[in-house]
Amino acid sequence: MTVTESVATTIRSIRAQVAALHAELPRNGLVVWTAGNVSARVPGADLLVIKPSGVSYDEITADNMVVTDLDANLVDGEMAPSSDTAAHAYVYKHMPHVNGVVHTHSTYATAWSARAEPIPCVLTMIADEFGGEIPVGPFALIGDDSIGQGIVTTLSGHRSPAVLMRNHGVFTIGASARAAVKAAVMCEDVARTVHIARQLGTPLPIAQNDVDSLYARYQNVYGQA
Ligand SMILES: O=C(CO)[C@@H](O)[C@@H](O)COP(=O)(O)O
Repeated sequence: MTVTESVATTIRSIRAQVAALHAELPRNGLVVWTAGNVSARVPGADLLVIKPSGVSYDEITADNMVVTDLDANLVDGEMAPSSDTAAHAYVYKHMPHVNGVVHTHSTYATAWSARAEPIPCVLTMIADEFGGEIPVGPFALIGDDSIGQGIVTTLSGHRSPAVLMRNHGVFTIGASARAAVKAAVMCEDVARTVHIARQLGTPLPIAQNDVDSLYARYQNVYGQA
């Protein structure tokens, strides 16, 4: 596939961004070994940039990032793309507002996925970032677009940028790859806190109108909005 010089320039920038974001996964305790990946959509092109499969995070560079089309076909790169490329590609193809996808097996959130139990909205931080419970998606084998179908089915029309894919782990989406990484970090944090709360007693739900208020504030006012 030939791309315009403008798209080629964009790809170079996204390669660097996605490579740098992979360092956030071990830094935030979200992965062991190579068990996680980050991708970004290439705006203006039906392409994505994703990590090469099985490469250690300290060996990931902008140059070894892999570019594929939205059918997960290799377009540019010396190495095989992530095992989850088809899942990421399916999300980009079917959720046009999504520009970043992350996958981890972070411990506490993955423990919730093993039980196929949604993380209830019992913390203001869950209301802020997820707008309600963090849902569970269906079990799906790895390698084709089955996981992607489960992500899209579960998250379409849902506030949450995170889904706990049953018996597997976390997938998050975002308006940018950085936003998807943030969702993965916050998903693991709240999964751990609610797990601990459950060990000490019964967490109390937050009233829906309060969830709505917290979500609206955080999504529209928080920080330097
Ligand atoms: O869950 C799995 C494999 O079962 C993958 O998501 C994980 O190992 C990461 O694979 P990649 O190194 O991105 O190919």
